[in-house]
Amino acid sequence: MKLAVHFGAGNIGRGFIGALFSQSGYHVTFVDIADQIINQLNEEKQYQVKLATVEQETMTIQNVSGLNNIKQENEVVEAIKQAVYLTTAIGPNILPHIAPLIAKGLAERVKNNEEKLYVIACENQISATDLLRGYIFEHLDDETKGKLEGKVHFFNSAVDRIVPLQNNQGSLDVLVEPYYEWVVETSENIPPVEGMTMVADLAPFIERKLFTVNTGHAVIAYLGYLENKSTIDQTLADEAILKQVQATLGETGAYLIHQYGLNPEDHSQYIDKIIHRFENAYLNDDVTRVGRSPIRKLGPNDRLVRPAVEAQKAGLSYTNLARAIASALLFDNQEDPEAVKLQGMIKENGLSAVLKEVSGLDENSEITKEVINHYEKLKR
Ligand SMILES: NC(=O)c1ccc[n+]([C@@H]2O[C@H](COP(=O)([O-])OP(=O)(O)OC[C@H]3O[C@@H](n4cnc5c(N)ncnc54)[C@H](O)[C@@H]3O)[C@@H](O)[C@H]2O)c1
Ligand SMILES: O=P(O)(O)OC[C@@H](O)[C@@H](O)[C@H](O)[C@H](O)CO
Repeated sequence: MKLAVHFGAGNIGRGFIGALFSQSGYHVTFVDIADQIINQLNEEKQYQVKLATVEQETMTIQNVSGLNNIKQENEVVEAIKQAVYLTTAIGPNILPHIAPLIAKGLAERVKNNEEKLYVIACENQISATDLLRGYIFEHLDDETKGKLEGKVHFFNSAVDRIVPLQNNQGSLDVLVEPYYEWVVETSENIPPVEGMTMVADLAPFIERKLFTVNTGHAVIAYLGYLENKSTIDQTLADEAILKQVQATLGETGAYLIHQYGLNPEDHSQYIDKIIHRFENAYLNDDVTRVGRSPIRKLGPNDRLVRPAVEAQKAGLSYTNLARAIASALLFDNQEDPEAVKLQGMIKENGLSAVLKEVSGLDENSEITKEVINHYEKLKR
Protein backbone atom coordinates (compact mmCIF):
# COMPACT_ATOMS: atom_id res chain seq x y z
CA MET A 1 0.00 0.00 0.00
CA LYS A 2 1.27 3.52 -0.81
CA LEU A 3 2.34 5.48 2.25
CA ALA A 4 1.67 9.06 3.38
CA VAL A 5 3.58 10.32 6.42
CA HIS A 6 1.69 13.14 8.11
CA PHE A 7 3.16 15.26 10.93
CA GLY A 8 0.48 16.43 13.40
CA ALA A 9 -2.31 14.00 14.35
CA GLY A 10 -4.51 16.86 15.55
CA ASN A 11 -7.76 18.27 14.23
CA ILE A 12 -6.71 19.04 10.65
CA GLY A 13 -4.37 16.05 10.50
CA ARG A 14 -7.00 13.47 11.41
CA GLY A 15 -10.10 15.41 10.29
CA PHE A 16 -8.90 16.54 6.87
CA ILE A 17 -5.50 15.70 5.33
CA GLY A 18 -5.06 12.22 6.83
CA ALA A 19 -8.68 11.40 6.01
CA LEU A 20 -8.22 12.39 2.32
CA PHE A 21 -5.08 10.23 2.00
CA SER A 22 -6.84 7.27 3.59
CA GLN A 23 -9.81 7.69 1.26
CA SER A 24 -7.38 7.81 -1.68
CA GLY A 25 -5.97 4.37 -0.86
CA TYR A 26 -2.96 5.37 1.23
CA HIS A 27 -1.81 4.02 4.56
CA VAL A 28 -1.36 7.09 6.76
CA THR A 29 1.41 7.14 9.36
CA PHE A 30 0.71 10.04 11.70
CA VAL A 31 3.69 11.50 13.55
CA ASP A 32 2.96 13.41 16.77
CA ILE A 33 4.28 13.99 20.29
CA ALA A 34 0.92 13.20 21.90
CA ASP A 35 1.39 9.65 23.22
CA GLN A 36 -2.28 9.08 23.87
CA ILE A 37 -3.26 9.78 20.25
CA ILE A 38 -0.38 7.71 18.87
CA ASN A 39 -1.17 4.72 21.11
CA GLN A 40 -4.84 4.89 20.26
CA LEU A 41 -4.16 5.08 16.52
CA ASN A 42 -2.04 1.92 16.79
CA GLU A 43 -4.60 0.10 18.92
CA GLU A 44 -7.82 1.12 17.19
CA LYS A 45 -6.39 1.43 13.63
CA GLN A 46 -9.35 3.58 12.60
CA TYR A 47 -11.48 6.53 13.64
CA GLN A 48 -14.58 8.40 12.51
CA VAL A 49 -14.86 11.77 10.81
CA LYS A 50 -18.26 13.28 11.59
CA LEU A 51 -19.82 16.14 9.67
CA ALA A 52 -21.16 19.10 11.65
CA THR A 53 -24.66 18.90 10.14
CA VAL A 54 -28.06 17.95 11.45
CA GLU A 55 -27.64 14.41 10.05
CA GLN A 56 -24.04 14.08 11.36
CA GLU A 57 -22.94 11.90 8.42
CA THR A 58 -19.97 9.75 9.42
CA MET A 59 -16.98 8.33 7.54
CA THR A 60 -14.70 5.63 8.89
CA ILE A 61 -11.04 6.37 8.30
CA GLN A 62 -8.94 3.20 8.08
CA ASN A 63 -5.34 2.20 7.37
CA VAL A 64 -3.89 4.58 9.94
CA SER A 65 -1.11 4.20 12.50
CA GLY A 66 1.06 6.47 14.61
CA LEU A 67 4.67 7.21 15.56
CA ASN A 68 6.06 9.45 18.27
CA ASN A 69 8.70 11.75 16.76
CA ILE A 70 10.62 12.09 20.04
CA LYS A 71 10.61 8.42 21.10
CA GLN A 72 10.61 6.70 17.69
CA GLU A 73 13.04 8.68 15.56
CA ASN A 74 14.36 5.63 13.69
CA GLU A 75 10.87 4.45 12.82
CA VAL A 76 9.98 7.92 11.50
CA VAL A 77 13.12 7.90 9.33
CA GLU A 78 12.13 4.46 7.99
CA ALA A 79 8.62 5.75 7.19
CA ILE A 80 10.03 8.80 5.36
CA LYS A 81 12.20 6.41 3.30
CA GLN A 82 9.05 4.62 2.07
CA ALA A 83 6.58 7.49 1.67
CA VAL A 84 5.04 9.00 -1.47
CA TYR A 85 3.80 12.10 0.37
CA LEU A 86 5.09 13.86 3.49
CA THR A 87 2.63 16.44 4.82
CA THR A 88 2.32 18.56 7.97
CA ALA A 89 -0.53 20.23 9.88
CA ILE A 90 1.22 21.01 13.11
CA GLY A 91 1.19 24.81 13.45
CA PRO A 92 3.63 27.17 11.69
CA ASN A 93 5.69 27.73 14.85
CA ILE A 94 6.40 23.99 15.21
CA LEU A 95 7.87 23.53 11.71
CA PRO A 96 11.46 24.41 12.79
CA HIS A 97 11.24 21.75 15.53
CA ILE A 98 10.31 18.86 13.23
CA ALA A 99 12.73 19.92 10.46
CA PRO A 100 15.84 18.12 11.86
CA LEU A 101 14.06 14.75 11.90
CA ILE A 102 12.61 15.27 8.42
CA ALA A 103 16.11 16.23 7.21
CA LYS A 104 17.49 12.99 8.68
CA GLY A 105 14.75 10.98 6.96
CA LEU A 106 15.32 12.68 3.59
CA ALA A 107 19.11 12.22 3.82
CA GLU A 108 18.65 8.46 4.42
CA ARG A 109 15.97 8.17 1.76
CA VAL A 110 17.94 9.66 -1.14
CA LYS A 111 20.86 7.27 -0.50
CA ASN A 112 19.02 4.45 -2.26
CA ASN A 113 15.49 5.52 -3.22
CA GLU A 114 15.07 7.12 -6.62
CA GLU A 115 11.26 7.46 -6.25
CA LYS A 116 9.83 10.95 -5.93
CA LEU A 117 8.61 12.28 -2.58
CA TYR A 118 6.21 15.22 -2.35
CA VAL A 119 6.45 17.45 0.73
CA ILE A 120 3.48 19.74 1.48
CA ALA A 121 2.99 21.87 4.61
CA CYS A 122 -0.73 22.33 5.27
CA GLU A 123 -0.61 25.32 7.60
CA ASN A 124 -2.35 28.69 7.71
CA GLN A 125 0.72 30.53 6.54
CA ILE A 126 1.84 31.97 3.23
CA SER A 127 4.68 29.88 1.71
CA ALA A 128 4.69 27.45 4.65
CA THR A 129 6.33 24.70 2.57
CA ASP A 130 9.09 27.06 1.41
CA LEU A 131 9.72 27.93 5.05
CA LEU A 132 9.77 24.24 6.02
CA ARG A 133 12.19 23.52 3.18
CA GLY A 134 14.46 26.29 4.50
CA TYR A 135 14.42 24.81 8.03
CA ILE A 136 15.12 21.31 6.65
CA PHE A 137 18.00 22.57 4.50
CA GLU A 138 19.67 24.08 7.59
CA HIS A 139 20.26 20.47 8.65
CA LEU A 140 21.60 19.07 5.37
CA ASP A 141 25.08 19.21 3.80
CA ASP A 142 25.53 20.43 0.23
CA GLU A 143 25.99 16.94 -1.18
CA THR A 144 22.66 15.73 0.25
CA LYS A 145 20.88 18.90 -0.88
CA GLY A 146 22.13 18.14 -4.39
CA LYS A 147 20.83 14.57 -4.18
CA LEU A 148 17.35 15.85 -3.27
CA GLU A 149 17.13 17.68 -6.62
CA GLY A 150 14.47 16.10 -8.82
CA LYS A 151 13.60 13.51 -6.16
CA VAL A 152 12.09 15.50 -3.30
CA HIS A 153 9.58 18.15 -4.36
CA PHE A 154 8.30 20.90 -2.08
CA PHE A 155 4.87 22.37 -2.88
CA ASN A 156 3.10 25.26 -1.12
CA SER A 157 -0.57 24.79 -0.37
CA ALA A 158 -3.72 26.37 1.03
CA VAL A 159 -6.00 24.34 3.30
CA ASP A 160 -9.54 25.23 4.23
CA ARG A 161 -11.82 23.27 6.53
CA ILE A 162 -13.09 24.45 9.92
CA VAL A 163 -12.23 21.82 12.52
CA PRO A 164 -13.07 23.00 16.06
CA LEU A 165 -11.61 21.76 19.35
CA GLN A 166 -13.05 18.31 19.99
CA ASN A 167 -15.21 17.83 23.07
CA ASN A 168 -14.64 14.08 23.16
CA GLN A 169 -11.62 13.47 25.39
CA GLY A 170 -10.24 9.98 24.86
CA SER A 171 -11.70 9.52 21.37
CA LEU A 172 -9.92 9.78 18.01
CA ASP A 173 -13.12 10.82 16.24
CA VAL A 174 -13.20 14.30 14.72
CA LEU A 175 -16.13 16.63 14.07
CA VAL A 176 -15.55 18.73 10.94
CA GLU A 177 -17.55 21.10 8.75
CA PRO A 178 -18.73 19.55 5.46
CA TYR A 179 -16.88 22.12 3.30
CA TYR A 180 -13.22 21.63 2.40
CA GLU A 181 -10.65 22.89 -0.06
CA TRP A 182 -7.00 21.82 -0.46
CA VAL A 183 -5.12 23.71 -3.16
CA VAL A 184 -1.55 22.67 -4.02
CA GLU A 185 0.87 24.67 -6.15
CA THR A 186 2.44 22.39 -8.74
CA SER A 187 2.75 21.88 -12.45
CA GLU A 188 4.07 18.31 -11.92
CA ASN A 189 1.93 15.31 -12.70
CA ILE A 190 1.64 14.07 -9.10
CA PRO A 191 -0.10 10.95 -7.72
CA PRO A 192 -3.82 11.68 -7.30
CA VAL A 193 -5.27 12.45 -3.90
CA GLU A 194 -9.03 12.79 -3.58
CA GLY A 195 -10.02 16.39 -2.83
CA MET A 196 -6.66 17.94 -3.81
CA THR A 197 -6.78 20.69 -6.45
CA MET A 198 -3.59 21.57 -8.33
CA VAL A 199 -2.83 25.12 -9.49
CA ALA A 200 0.18 26.73 -11.18
CA ASP A 201 0.09 29.87 -9.01
CA LEU A 202 -1.08 29.60 -5.41
CA ALA A 203 -0.85 33.31 -4.50
CA PRO A 204 -4.46 34.28 -5.33
CA PHE A 205 -5.80 31.15 -3.65
CA ILE A 206 -3.88 31.38 -0.38
CA GLU A 207 -4.40 35.14 -0.06
CA ARG A 208 -8.10 34.86 -0.85
CA LYS A 209 -8.46 32.12 1.75
CA LEU A 210 -6.27 33.65 4.47
CA PHE A 211 -7.60 37.21 4.02
CA THR A 212 -11.24 36.16 3.89
CA VAL A 213 -11.76 33.02 5.98
CA ASN A 214 -9.02 33.72 8.52
CA THR A 215 -9.33 37.51 8.63
CA GLY A 216 -13.10 37.20 9.11
CA HIS A 217 -12.64 34.47 11.70
CA ALA A 218 -10.11 36.58 13.63
CA VAL A 219 -12.42 39.62 13.71
CA ILE A 220 -15.23 37.47 15.13
CA ALA A 221 -12.94 35.77 17.65
CA TYR A 222 -11.35 38.94 19.04
CA LEU A 223 -14.55 41.01 19.15
CA GLY A 224 -16.43 38.01 20.56
CA TYR A 225 -13.80 37.58 23.25
CA LEU A 226 -14.14 41.25 24.22
CA GLU A 227 -17.92 40.78 24.45
CA ASN A 228 -17.58 37.62 26.60
CA LYS A 229 -19.04 35.38 23.89
CA SER A 230 -17.92 31.79 23.82
CA THR A 231 -18.39 30.57 20.25
CA ILE A 232 -18.06 31.92 16.71
CA ASP A 233 -21.71 31.39 15.76
CA GLN A 234 -22.94 33.06 18.96
CA THR A 235 -20.71 36.06 18.29
CA LEU A 236 -21.91 36.38 14.72
CA ALA A 237 -25.51 36.52 15.91
CA ASP A 238 -24.61 40.01 17.21
CA GLU A 239 -25.69 42.35 14.39
CA ALA A 240 -22.99 44.94 15.12
CA ILE A 241 -20.22 42.33 14.97
CA LEU A 242 -21.63 40.84 11.76
CA LYS A 243 -21.51 44.34 10.21
CA GLN A 244 -17.91 44.75 11.40
CA VAL A 245 -16.93 41.42 9.82
CA GLN A 246 -18.59 42.42 6.54
CA ALA A 247 -16.86 45.81 6.57
CA THR A 248 -13.46 44.22 7.22
CA LEU A 249 -13.95 41.63 4.48
CA GLY A 250 -15.02 44.49 2.23
CA GLU A 251 -11.53 45.96 2.77
CA THR A 252 -9.63 42.70 2.21
CA GLY A 253 -11.93 42.05 -0.77
CA ALA A 254 -11.12 45.40 -2.35
CA TYR A 255 -7.41 44.61 -2.01
CA LEU A 256 -7.84 41.06 -3.44
CA ILE A 257 -9.91 42.33 -6.38
CA HIS A 258 -7.30 45.05 -7.06
CA GLN A 259 -4.35 42.65 -6.70
CA TYR A 260 -5.63 39.58 -8.51
CA GLY A 261 -8.34 40.94 -10.79
CA LEU A 262 -11.03 38.85 -9.07
CA ASN A 263 -14.59 39.29 -10.28
CA PRO A 264 -16.28 41.53 -7.63
CA GLU A 265 -19.59 39.68 -7.88
CA ASP A 266 -17.92 36.27 -7.48
CA HIS A 267 -15.88 37.54 -4.56
CA SER A 268 -18.96 38.94 -2.86
CA GLN A 269 -20.55 35.48 -3.14
CA TYR A 270 -17.39 33.90 -1.74
CA ILE A 271 -17.62 36.21 1.30
CA ASP A 272 -21.29 35.35 1.85
CA LYS A 273 -20.53 31.64 1.64
CA ILE A 274 -17.80 31.99 4.25
CA ILE A 275 -19.97 33.98 6.64
CA HIS A 276 -22.56 31.23 6.25
CA ARG A 277 -19.89 28.65 7.21
CA PHE A 278 -19.08 30.69 10.34
CA GLU A 279 -22.77 30.52 11.33
CA ASN A 280 -22.68 26.71 11.65
CA ALA A 281 -23.84 26.16 15.24
CA TYR A 282 -23.04 22.43 15.11
CA LEU A 283 -19.34 23.32 15.07
CA ASN A 284 -19.50 24.98 18.50
CA ASP A 285 -16.18 26.62 17.65
CA ASP A 286 -14.59 28.47 20.60
CA VAL A 287 -13.52 32.08 20.08
CA THR A 288 -10.37 31.22 22.04
CA ARG A 289 -9.37 28.54 19.49
CA VAL A 290 -9.91 30.90 16.57
CA GLY A 291 -8.07 33.74 18.33
CA ARG A 292 -5.20 31.48 19.48
CA SER A 293 -1.58 32.61 19.07
CA PRO A 294 -2.21 36.36 18.62
CA ILE A 295 1.50 37.12 18.13
CA ARG A 296 1.53 34.81 15.09
CA LYS A 297 -1.73 36.31 13.83
CA LEU A 298 -0.32 39.85 14.17
CA GLY A 299 2.74 38.91 12.10
CA PRO A 300 3.63 41.05 9.04
CA ASN A 301 2.53 38.35 6.56
CA ASP A 302 -0.52 37.13 8.40
CA ARG A 303 -4.28 37.73 8.09
CA LEU A 304 -4.54 41.16 9.73
CA VAL A 305 -1.40 43.20 9.07
CA ARG A 306 -0.56 42.15 5.52
CA PRO A 307 -3.94 43.07 4.01
CA ALA A 308 -3.88 46.40 5.92
CA VAL A 309 -0.40 47.23 4.62
CA GLU A 310 -1.27 46.13 1.08
CA ALA A 311 -4.55 48.09 1.14
CA GLN A 312 -2.69 51.20 2.27
CA LYS A 313 -0.10 50.78 -0.52
CA ALA A 314 -2.93 50.50 -3.06
CA GLY A 315 -4.64 53.62 -1.69
CA LEU A 316 -7.57 51.56 -0.34
CA SER A 317 -9.38 51.75 2.99
CA TYR A 318 -7.88 49.86 5.95
CA THR A 319 -9.62 51.36 8.98
CA ASN A 320 -11.64 48.22 9.75
CA LEU A 321 -8.50 46.12 9.48
CA ALA A 322 -6.82 48.54 11.91
CA ARG A 323 -9.73 47.95 14.27
CA ALA A 324 -9.25 44.19 13.90
CA ILE A 325 -5.55 44.57 14.75
CA ALA A 326 -6.53 46.64 17.81
CA SER A 327 -8.95 43.93 18.95
CA ALA A 328 -6.20 41.28 18.62
CA LEU A 329 -3.97 43.44 20.85
CA LEU A 330 -6.72 43.28 23.50
CA PHE A 331 -6.90 39.45 23.51
CA ASP A 332 -5.73 38.79 27.07
CA ASN A 333 -6.72 35.11 27.39
CA GLN A 334 -4.67 33.78 30.31
CA GLU A 335 -4.82 30.23 28.87
CA ASP A 336 -2.97 31.25 25.69
CA PRO A 337 0.82 31.58 26.16
CA GLU A 338 1.16 34.02 23.23
CA ALA A 339 -1.66 36.20 24.58
CA VAL A 340 0.05 36.33 27.98
CA LYS A 341 3.37 37.21 26.33
CA LEU A 342 1.73 39.87 24.15
CA GLN A 343 0.04 41.54 27.14
CA GLY A 344 3.39 41.55 28.98
CA MET A 345 5.08 43.18 25.98
CA ILE A 346 2.36 45.85 25.73
CA LYS A 347 2.66 46.62 29.45
CA GLU A 348 6.42 46.83 29.30
CA ASN A 349 7.04 48.60 25.98
CA GLY A 350 3.76 50.18 24.85
CA LEU A 351 1.64 49.65 21.76
CA SER A 352 3.77 51.26 19.06
CA ALA A 353 6.88 49.33 20.10
CA VAL A 354 4.88 46.09 20.02
CA LEU A 355 3.43 46.87 16.60
CA LYS A 356 6.97 47.51 15.39
CA GLU A 357 8.41 44.32 16.89
CA VAL A 358 5.52 41.91 16.22
CA SER A 359 3.97 43.35 13.06
CA GLY A 360 6.86 45.19 11.43
CA LEU A 361 4.87 48.48 11.39
CA ASP A 362 6.80 51.73 11.71
CA GLU A 363 6.10 53.57 14.94
CA ASN A 364 4.94 56.68 13.07
CA SER A 365 3.04 54.91 10.31
CA GLU A 366 -0.56 55.83 9.59
CA ILE A 367 -1.63 52.25 10.28
CA THR A 368 -0.01 52.32 13.74
CA LYS A 369 -1.78 55.61 14.55
CA GLU A 370 -5.11 54.20 13.39
CA VAL A 371 -4.65 50.98 15.39
CA ILE A 372 -3.86 52.93 18.56
CA ASN A 373 -6.92 55.08 18.00
CA HIS A 374 -9.18 52.02 17.74
CA TYR A 375 -7.42 50.33 20.66
CA GLU A 376 -8.24 53.24 23.00
CA LYS A 377 -11.90 53.20 21.91
CA LEU A 378 -12.28 49.40 22.18
CA LYS A 379 -10.62 49.39 25.61
CA ARG A 380 -13.25 51.68 27.11
N1 LIG B 1 -8.46 23.58 12.78
C1 LIG B 1 -8.72 24.26 11.68
O1 LIG B 1 -9.87 24.69 11.44
C2 LIG B 1 -7.64 24.51 10.66
C3 LIG B 1 -8.04 24.71 9.31
C4 LIG B 1 -7.05 24.96 8.34
C5 LIG B 1 -5.72 24.97 8.71
N2 LIG B 1 -5.38 24.76 10.02
C6 LIG B 1 -3.95 24.77 10.31
O2 LIG B 1 -3.53 23.41 10.55
C7 LIG B 1 -2.47 23.40 11.50
C8 LIG B 1 -2.87 22.49 12.65
O3 LIG B 1 -4.03 23.01 13.27
P1 LIG B 1 -4.99 22.09 14.14
O4 LIG B 1 -6.23 22.87 14.36
O5 LIG B 1 -5.07 20.73 13.55
O6 LIG B 1 -4.17 22.04 15.52
P2 LIG B 1 -4.12 20.87 16.60
O7 LIG B 1 -3.57 21.50 17.82
O8 LIG B 1 -5.43 20.16 16.66
O9 LIG B 1 -3.06 19.84 16.01
C9 LIG B 1 -1.68 20.03 16.08
C10 LIG B 1 -1.02 18.70 16.41
O10 LIG B 1 0.40 18.90 16.40
C11 LIG B 1 0.96 18.17 17.47
N3 LIG B 1 2.26 18.74 17.82
C12 LIG B 1 2.51 19.92 18.43
N4 LIG B 1 3.85 20.08 18.59
C13 LIG B 1 4.43 18.99 18.06
C14 LIG B 1 5.80 18.57 17.91
N5 LIG B 1 6.82 19.31 18.32
N6 LIG B 1 6.02 17.38 17.31
C15 LIG B 1 5.00 16.60 16.88
N7 LIG B 1 3.71 16.94 17.00
C16 LIG B 1 3.42 18.13 17.57
C17 LIG B 1 -0.06 18.28 18.60
O11 LIG B 1 0.13 17.26 19.56
C18 LIG B 1 -1.37 18.18 17.82
O12 LIG B 1 -1.81 16.84 17.75
C19 LIG B 1 -2.25 24.87 11.89
O13 LIG B 1 -1.26 25.42 11.10
C20 LIG B 1 -3.59 25.51 11.58
O14 LIG B 1 -3.48 26.87 11.32
C21 LIG B 1 -6.30 24.52 11.00
O1 LIG C 1 -5.54 27.88 12.73
P1 LIG C 1 -5.23 29.33 13.00
O2 LIG C 1 -4.86 29.57 14.42
O3 LIG C 1 -4.26 29.90 12.02
O4 LIG C 1 -6.59 30.12 12.71
C1 LIG C 1 -7.75 29.82 13.44
C2 LIG C 1 -8.92 29.57 12.49
O5 LIG C 1 -9.22 30.76 11.79
C3 LIG C 1 -8.58 28.47 11.47
O6 LIG C 1 -8.13 27.31 12.10
C4 LIG C 1 -9.78 28.15 10.57
O7 LIG C 1 -10.71 27.38 11.27
C5 LIG C 1 -9.32 27.45 9.32
O8 LIG C 1 -8.29 28.11 8.71
C6 LIG C 1 -10.45 27.20 8.34
O9 LIG C 1 -9.93 26.70 7.16
